[in-house]
Amino acid sequence: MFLEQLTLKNYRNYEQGCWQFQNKVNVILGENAQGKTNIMESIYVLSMAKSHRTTNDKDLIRWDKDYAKIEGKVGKKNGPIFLQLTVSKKGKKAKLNYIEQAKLSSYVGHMNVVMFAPEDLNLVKGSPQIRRRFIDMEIGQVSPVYMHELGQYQKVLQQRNQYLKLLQSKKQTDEKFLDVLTEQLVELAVKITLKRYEFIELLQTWAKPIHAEISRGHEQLAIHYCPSVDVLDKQQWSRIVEVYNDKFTQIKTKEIERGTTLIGPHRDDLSFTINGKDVQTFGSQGQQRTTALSLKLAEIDLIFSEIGEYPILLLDDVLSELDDFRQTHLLNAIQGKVQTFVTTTSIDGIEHRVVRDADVYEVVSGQMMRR
Ligand SMILES: Nc1ncnc2c1ncn2[C@@H]1O[C@H](COP(=O)(O)OP(=O)(O)OP(=O)(O)O)[C@@H](O)[C@H]1O
Repeated sequence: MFLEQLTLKNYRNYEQGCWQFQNKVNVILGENAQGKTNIMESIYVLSMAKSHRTTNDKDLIRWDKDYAKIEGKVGKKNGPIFLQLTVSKKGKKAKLNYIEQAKLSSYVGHMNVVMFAPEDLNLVKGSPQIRRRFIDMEIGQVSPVYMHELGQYQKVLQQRNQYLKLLQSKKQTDEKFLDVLTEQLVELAVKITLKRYEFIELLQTWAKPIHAEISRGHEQLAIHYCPSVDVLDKQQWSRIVEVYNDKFTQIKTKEIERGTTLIGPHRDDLSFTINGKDVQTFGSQGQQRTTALSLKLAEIDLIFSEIGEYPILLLDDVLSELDDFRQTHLLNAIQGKVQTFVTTTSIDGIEHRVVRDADVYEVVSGQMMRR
């Protein structure tokens, strides 16, 4: 699939703009703070109905305006689709093929994007939060239902934490309501945990050969899902509800003392090993970069295998962070099949082959023009 047309109105520093793109590499060039990332973000928001860099939707609205609108025409195998997302102070409105969708989950998932941004280079050594965000974003691309369940989980979690605080301060003493919230939380936690298990296993099958190739056959990558409860093998999956319930019973007093939920998908993590050694502890910077790149390329293949079309790749400020060898590898993997948007402050840092075949756009203070 590819983004044929993008229209922005009152989006961040863009008052308005409309661009046609081809199914190839599009380089977005500009100095700092001109609006390159804003374009990438708008494409991401058009796809996911939320930003990758803010949880506050109002940030997307141009400062002196009441609403922001993003529209896109997406070329797909079975004909084009039209997406429109409006963000206002009252909330979000999403239209698919001009029809307003009552639920965002029926809007998300029609245009798939894979975003590779500088924070992804920190995936291995950064905080667990970065890795959780990574899993959620990637699963969300192939499963809108997952995003919905995750949203519900976060709501129940927030409610449970508030109630734990009341119990902690003894403003409440009724523990029965806590049990009700725990039951709701476990139901959602189980769905999310199992989905993460399955996804990581699948992602690994794609990432392993890619990583081996980029490391010229020297390195074997493995991804390990580390949930906050021990359900280490598939045989235990049927017991997962029991495992969560037992653990919550064990830690109830501690949770009330601390006034917060101590286990669940919001405490999960991922770890990576290369040739059996933990990359977080022993990996070089190059190995971390190769790992991040392998995972992103694996995601592209995975989406293709799940939905039969390649996603759109967004490389925000990250291509020039990769050395020539890794850039070439990336290029070979996407060439001719994946529409790609690349932002950069300078063409010099990008492999000449990318630039030669690309359409180049220049961004200057909220205006983007084809060069
Ligand atoms: N809601 C908003 N309304 C108006 N302008 C905004 C809004 N949010 C951000 N901006 C402006 O957008 C610009 C930043 O754009 P962006 O993050 O896309 O920069 P960039 O070109 O990617 O820069 P860099 O190369 O430094 O990453 C800044 O000038 C900022 O003031």
